[in-house]
Amino acid sequence: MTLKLGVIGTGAIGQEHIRRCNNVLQGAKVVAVSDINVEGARAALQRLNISAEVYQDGHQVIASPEVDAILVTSWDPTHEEFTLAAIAAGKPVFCEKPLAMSAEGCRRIVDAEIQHGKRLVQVGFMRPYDAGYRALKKVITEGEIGEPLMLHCAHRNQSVGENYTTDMAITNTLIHELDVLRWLTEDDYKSVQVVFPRVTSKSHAQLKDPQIVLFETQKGIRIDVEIFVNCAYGYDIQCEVVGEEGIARLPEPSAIQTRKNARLGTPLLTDWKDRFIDAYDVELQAFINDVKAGELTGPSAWDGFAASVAADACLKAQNSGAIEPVEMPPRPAFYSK
Ligand SMILES: NC(=O)c1ccc[n+]([C@@H]2O[C@H](COP(=O)([O-])OP(=O)(O)OC[C@H]3O[C@@H](n4cnc5c(N)ncnc54)[C@H](O)[C@@H]3O)[C@@H](O)[C@H]2O)c1
Ligand SMILES: O[C@H]1[C@H](O)[C@@H](O)[C@H](O)[C@@H](O)[C@H]1O
Repeated sequence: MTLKLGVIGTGAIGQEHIRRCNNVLQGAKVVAVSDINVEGARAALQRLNISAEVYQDGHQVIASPEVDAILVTSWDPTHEEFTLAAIAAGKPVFCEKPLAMSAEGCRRIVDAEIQHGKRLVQVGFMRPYDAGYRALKKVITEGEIGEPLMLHCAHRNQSVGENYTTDMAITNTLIHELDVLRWLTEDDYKSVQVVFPRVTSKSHAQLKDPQIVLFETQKGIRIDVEIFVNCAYGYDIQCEVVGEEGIARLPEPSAIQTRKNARLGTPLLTDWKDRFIDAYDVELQAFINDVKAGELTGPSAWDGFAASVAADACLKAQNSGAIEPVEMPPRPAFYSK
């Protein structure tokens, strides 16, 4: 049976996911889409050479009897509303990060899912599906570098637009680390501080860029994450784990090395689409397979909530300059698997 998907939001990642669901992955097909820019949605489908129903409103996609499961790929502040509506309709939903704009919003989704009685939500945290992060986690869990003591990480984007603000460095960008570093260390955050270095001249008035976010975890691991979204030189994700017996680093994406004109050269990527292209394929194939098997196993609404609890503390720390506690409630039994 082919799983019939409805996609809400046909911008950059919406189009990427539509392309991969129809042309790369097995067992699913996009049958309906919506975007507030309806003409843009039609043009996107035409470019992709895919025919699907186009609706004005995401709620029409969710209500359509033709649609078995939903992908939410619209702007961040719309995620909570569409995810809650999908749960109310009893339809599985893959929601891009962040699950909601605050821990409170994520909690409403968690509560609705628990009330429904069965997992329906997968959050679009793709890094745990990335081969490099998986290899890094294996080295840690097999004890090759001993107990982790410190992590040094960087999340660098080449540039961002005028509508990207200082808080989005947390809710839209750091949110990936907030999830993947919990997964990697199997630990929870205890406290956080945000430090602002000198601002790059490539930023604009609404954005303090770069930022350094400093965490302590429950086990006492210290983590520093540099977020630098106008780094100019490329798209660069770094993660180094310092253990008691050695160091493990996230591998660089493979690239051809050249020797020419007395220079050694390796190209860098510039776009998240290419950096995590395989991870997106694996996460969405897992969603499709799990929906068909009747049991979701990917990043859960609870993972979305946990990342947002930490994000809320980071936002507070951005404003206060102080070390702020991260207060994570106990995991409900519903999410214990
Ligand atoms: N997992 C990842 O690595 C990753 C990568 C990129 C984007 N994202 C997330 O995906 C989402 C989309 O990002 P993007 O880069 O594609 O942005 P985008 O601006 O290119 O696309 C978003 C689209 O959503 C549409 N939209 C906004 N409100 C809507 C609504 N109420 N109903 C229907 N459509 C609506 C916009 O018109 C736009 O076409 C964001 O939440 C972002 O955080 C995740
Ligand atoms: O939506 C994108 C995406 O999540 C990328 O992975 C991240 O590097 C960007 O900062 C963010 O704006």
